[in-house]
Amino acid sequence: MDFKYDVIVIGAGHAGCEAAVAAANLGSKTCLITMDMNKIAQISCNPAVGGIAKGQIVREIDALGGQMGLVTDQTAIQFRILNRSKGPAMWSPRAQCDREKFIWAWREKLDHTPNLHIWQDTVRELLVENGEVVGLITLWGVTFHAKCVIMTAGTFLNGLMHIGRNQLPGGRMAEPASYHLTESIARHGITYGRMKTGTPARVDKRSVNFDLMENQAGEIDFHKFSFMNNKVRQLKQLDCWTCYTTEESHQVLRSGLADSPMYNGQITSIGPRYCPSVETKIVTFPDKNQHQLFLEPEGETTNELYLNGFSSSLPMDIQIAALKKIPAFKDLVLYRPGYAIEYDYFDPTQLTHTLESKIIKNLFFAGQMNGTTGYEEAGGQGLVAGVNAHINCHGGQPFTLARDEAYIGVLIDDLVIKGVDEPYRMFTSRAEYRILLRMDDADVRLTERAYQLGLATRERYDLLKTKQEAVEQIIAFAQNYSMKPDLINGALEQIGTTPLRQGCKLIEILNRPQVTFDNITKHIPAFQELLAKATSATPGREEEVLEAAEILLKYQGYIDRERMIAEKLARLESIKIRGKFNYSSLQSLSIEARQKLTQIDPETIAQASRIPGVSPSDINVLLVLCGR
Ligand SMILES: Cc1cc2nc3c(=O)[nH]c(=O)nc-3n(C[C@H](O)[C@H](O)[C@H](O)COP(=O)(O)OP(=O)(O)OC[C@H]3O[C@@H](n4cnc5c(N)ncnc54)[C@H](O)[C@@H]3O)c2cc1C
Ligand SMILES: NC(=O)c1ccc[n+]([C@@H]2O[C@H](COP(=O)([O-])OP(=O)(O)OC[C@H]3O[C@@H](n4cnc5c(N)ncnc54)[C@H](O)[C@@H]3O)[C@@H](O)[C@H]2O)c1
Repeated sequence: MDFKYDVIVIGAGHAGCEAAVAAANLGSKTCLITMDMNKIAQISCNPAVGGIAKGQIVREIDALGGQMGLVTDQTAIQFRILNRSKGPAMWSPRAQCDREKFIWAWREKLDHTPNLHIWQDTVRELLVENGEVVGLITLWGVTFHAKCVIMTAGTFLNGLMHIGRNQLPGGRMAEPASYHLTESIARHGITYGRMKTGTPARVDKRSVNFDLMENQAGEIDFHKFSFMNNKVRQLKQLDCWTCYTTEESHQVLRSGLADSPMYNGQITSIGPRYCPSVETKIVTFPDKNQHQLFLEPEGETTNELYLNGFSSSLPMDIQIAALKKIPAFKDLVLYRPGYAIEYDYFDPTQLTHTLESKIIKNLFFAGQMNGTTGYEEAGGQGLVAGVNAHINCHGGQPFTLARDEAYIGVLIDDLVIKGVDEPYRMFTSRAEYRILLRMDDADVRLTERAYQLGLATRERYDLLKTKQEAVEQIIAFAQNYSMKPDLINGALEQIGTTPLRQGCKLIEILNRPQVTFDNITKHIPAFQELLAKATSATPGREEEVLEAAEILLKYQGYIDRERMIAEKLARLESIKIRGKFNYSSLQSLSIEARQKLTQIDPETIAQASRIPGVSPSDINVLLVLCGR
């Protein structure tokens, strides 16, 4: 058998699913090949989507016309906005999802996407001719031909799982690993390494003493992931619970360290710094006598609970004994123990900003294979790879996102310019323009581009336009409406802010930290009327519009300042240097800069300035050579 496609995606994880839908929706004849069609978009660890900075990525995927936000809204069983105590640039949506329903919601989307086929099989080898990928061969001996191939094999490449001294080959618990594929890529000169990740035990709800835990309910308001006008909280909403480890449980964990694959030399690869195993926590922070744990539901109807904060690859008996030393878990029954997994990843500096390999033409890499960790990071990369694979097949300008445009832009730029030496997780602190990259404005930043590209639908575009018009009306009113002291001072005193001495524009009052739309509107009937009129064109999205307008009114100064800095630096982005220099012959550059610039081959001066090891004086040398 011999099949032909424009784009083939290997692996139906979070990267592969977004990649396949994006390429197919743009019009490429696409095939998604995956090992097990019943585990499409399987959430390997916690069925939680979003969280700090990751939530903004999901909003961006959605604004671009991707699917992760819609699937998350459809299957969320608890929703919260994290970082509420900080400014709106830091607010991050997070949802706990029903694991099984998440899979089937994704499967339904894929099944109903025109131009998209699914093939259940395992890819064994890539076919490469004259430095260009032309297809692949599967374990069942099927040959596929394609103009572009997107690799999204996650943690499956030569995957090896660990629990204590026991080791088992596998790509994820109860799923086989993928062999030969790494070698078939490495044969062409692409380098790879090993990374590690892990997951905690799953607890039977019936065995937990909930009266010894703190209850944490979700939020039921208008917030959700998608900008589409879909329903909020479509499933029954469930609580999470928190408790702490105890000194006694730490003693048990310590007694198992000799058999810990993390500490007995069995695992040598590097794990995620920001999601350490519980054994790493007690070793790294020996003075802390407790660590917080979150117990979170895995589904609407199951008794299985996810024990966030207790990731471990210690022997099973140690995991259980340590947990039983925590009062809430004294009668504990588990469904499955925690485990660690090691897998191959490919150095992402071997990719361009479109996620295409610099070495094998028309071959793209996305997701965990590029050294990232997280469903959201994978989904964002998948979408960008899917769009660019389509463009390679049918023409068009490469699709990339800038650092001041999207967290996905920050992520990909960090990967291809700086590379990774440990699993890369997104944080707000990685973005220098985070005030510009808020969860509320991902649609404003990205939907127009996605619509021009053909990825965002007309409906999505119209939703953006009506929202923008409503927001503009509100801002214009606030800028122009005059406030008289005698009409508003009573209300201002009630709110706890200084009364006016003389008249001013409404915007000046709204800029005060104590004043919110919520507490001032009822005192200004004309404003109240205007808000009702402006939002009448956005039924079902009134609160979303008000929130967006309020953020813009309150933070415009900061936003303008950050935009100005971004535009200044954008000038460096416009100085193209790729192909201009033979770096190894430039003696005025440091040796490290010569090596790094040759290896990364940056497109612009700005990219060169972000390469670790390239100093400001190296950049000055390049600027002088460019005549600046
Ligand atoms: C134990 C564990 C714990 C983790 N903890 C978390 C967590 O809590 N939160 C978090 O954000 N991230 C966590 N991660 C990482 C998270 O799972 C990944 O970041 C995310 O799933 C990556 O998405 P992906 O699309 O790159 O790969 P995956 O989701 O791993 O998907 C890979 C897909 O490729 C398929 N595949 C692989 N090889 C082949 C082949 N040769 N032929 C055909 N199909 C193939 C697989 O069947 C699978 O469908 C964890 C991962 C594991 C394994
Ligand atoms: N093993 C891995 O490769 C890996 C890597 C990164 C993250 N993760 C996992 O990915 C998920 C997201 O990662 P994260 O670190 O951003 O965690 P998160 O989104 O779960 O937590 C973000 C912040 O919120 C807190 N938090 C955790 N659970 C919460 C809840 N139910 N309600 C309110 N606040 C909560 C945490 O203490 C943390 O400060 C987590 O489940 C984590 O275990 C795994």
